[in-house]
Amino acid sequence: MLLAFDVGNSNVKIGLLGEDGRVHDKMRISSQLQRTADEYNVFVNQFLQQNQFVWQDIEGIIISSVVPLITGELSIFLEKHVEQPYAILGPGAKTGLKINTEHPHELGADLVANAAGAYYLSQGKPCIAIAFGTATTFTVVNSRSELQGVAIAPGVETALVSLVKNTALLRQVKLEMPRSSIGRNTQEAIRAGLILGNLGTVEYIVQQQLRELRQAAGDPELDIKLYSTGFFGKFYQQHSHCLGEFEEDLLFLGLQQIWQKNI
Ligand SMILES: Nc1ncnc2c1ncn2[C@@H]1O[C@H](COP(=O)(O)OP(=O)(O)O)[C@@H](O)[C@H]1O
Ligand SMILES: CC(C)(COP(=O)(O)O)[C@@H](O)C(=O)NCCC(=O)O
Repeated sequence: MLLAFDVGNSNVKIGLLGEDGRVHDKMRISSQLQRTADEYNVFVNQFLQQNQFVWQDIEGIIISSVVPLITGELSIFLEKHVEQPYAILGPGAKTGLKINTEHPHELGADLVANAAGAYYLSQGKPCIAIAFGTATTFTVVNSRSELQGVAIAPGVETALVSLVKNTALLRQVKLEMPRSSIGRNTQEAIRAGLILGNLGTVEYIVQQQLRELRQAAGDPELDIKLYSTGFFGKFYQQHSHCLGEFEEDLLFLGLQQIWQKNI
């Protein structure tokens, strides 16, 4: 069993992954910067106990993090309390993909893991991993097995928080599909702008990326697989025909693949 951490800007997802990459169980805690190594120790031990595992059942630990302060505390926790080997996904790790961006060291580990998961599921075909988290990200693997690049947009809730913060009269709304694109009260007006606007943005970016990938490959029919993931992934995938399959555990699947390539 592999213990995997996906440290995002809003949540830390902790997963127990079987040899086949399947997620045995997972937990989600908020990404609070003040959490200490000892607190992570309590959380993880409780999580293992709930699943009737002991540390001897864990062959290793892998971390994808885009929050350096949390990476630091997790490293202290692992150094202090855990004997099993651990790896922090970063530059130099074998991923099965060539990172062909201009500054590979600045690429978020979550994007690399999502791309590795998508590439595994697509069985080596070009693919796009669309992750709906704090940010909405579109990570592209081209037909030369290169992680070619990414588009980063504000996540839907991040956009809402910013909208509310920068206006006097607007308040938080529940994020659900509006009844119409013509909102007839403030809440519905915000939903119309935010949810439909976000859907339009996402579909436009995907269409552009598909077009550019096909143009570069000189093949207008090039088969490109799409995978959606992240907290809002299911919601958007249900309301669009162009977001591919929803894969809740895409990032964990990528981490499993990366772990196997590096042991
Ligand atoms: N339990 C929840 N209820 C409502 N919104 C949530 C919940 N968990 C996450 N979110 C929202 O989803 C987004 C984060 O999604 P997540 O997939 O956890 O991304 P990240 O990897 O960026 O932490 C944030 O905008 C957050 O507010
Ligand atoms: C784009 C991100 C903010 C996404 O974070 P998330 O929504 O998963 O919390 C993160 O991958 C990041 O900080 N990346 C660094 C910049 C880059 O990848 O180019």
